[in-house]
Amino acid sequence: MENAKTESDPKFISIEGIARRYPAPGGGSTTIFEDLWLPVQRGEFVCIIGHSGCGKTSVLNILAGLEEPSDGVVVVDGQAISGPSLDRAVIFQGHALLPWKSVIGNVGYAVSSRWRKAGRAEVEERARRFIDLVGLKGNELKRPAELSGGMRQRVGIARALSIEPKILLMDEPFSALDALTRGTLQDEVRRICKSTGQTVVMITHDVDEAIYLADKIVLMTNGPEAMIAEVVENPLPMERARDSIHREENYYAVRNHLVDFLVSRSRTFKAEMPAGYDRRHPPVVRLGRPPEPAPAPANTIPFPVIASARD
Ligand SMILES: Nc1ncnc2c1ncn2[C@@H]1O[C@H](COP(=O)(O)OP(=O)(O)OP(=O)(O)O)[C@@H](O)[C@H]1O
Repeated sequence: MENAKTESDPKFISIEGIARRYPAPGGGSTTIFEDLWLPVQRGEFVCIIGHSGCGKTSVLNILAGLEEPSDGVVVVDGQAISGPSLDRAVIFQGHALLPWKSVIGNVGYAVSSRWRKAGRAEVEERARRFIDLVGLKGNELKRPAELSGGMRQRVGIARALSIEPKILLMDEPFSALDALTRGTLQDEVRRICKSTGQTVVMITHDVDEAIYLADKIVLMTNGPEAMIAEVVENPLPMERARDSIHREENYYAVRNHLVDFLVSRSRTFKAEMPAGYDRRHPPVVRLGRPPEPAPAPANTIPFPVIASARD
């Protein structure tokens, strides 16, 4: 029941020139976004940030195979996406659980859809393993109506992870939760994804959530005709803890960079496009100290280094 995971693959997911257009009310069409290009490495945790309406959910739905792009293609592990697949699990904001099934029934249903020949005991053992993993041990027989919102979201996470998807897709999965539950679930998702080498694409509006979870943060300009402005490499160490993350070197540099983008550059980016900007290779921003630092005052703020995605 295990999928073999192989070593580094810089284009495990390859978004190649996708566009999304809808018919406009008075005729013609509205372009939500156009010509998006993005590679995602195997095992990478990528967050997409942008203002409401720039097309983040549409991008995720295209990755899930739930929507077709108006143009372009997405290739996953060498194969173009042509529809939904159990290789790509989606966790939505709502929980989308089967209300008549118990926790173990919901997770087990996904497991048996994935491994149709698996016996009942094997399915149950696997379902229990993932229920434990998300901290729901003891709640196996409860139905969704008997669970809190946070617990339901845990079931959704257990269900998605139990099928060992090649990609985990998450659309603001924690936004409806209270701050305490959100923090705990972020910790668990990060721990599980990092320990299993899960490739993740997640949408969030929350800058702090992105900094805590992501390896890379994709910044989208405002729609219509949204584009990928840049890809920010998270400069924080892989080992990071939510309660001390603000003390990490570069934490404020990356946070300020993201907030500055959302507050102003997401609007002005197109008018002030950097020279040499290439949609096929959106700029990669590496926040860090200069390579040859002169002895700097103790409070020097790290500055962004912009590199090409081809580096
Ligand atoms: N079926 C549709 N027909 C017409 N327009 C649509 C359709 N679906 C989405 N849109 C439009 O496409 C745009 C992008 O929607 P999408 O949900 O992908 O954005 P988003 O960035 O995820 O927004 P939010 O952050 O608010 O969820 C919106 O302006 C929306 O109105």
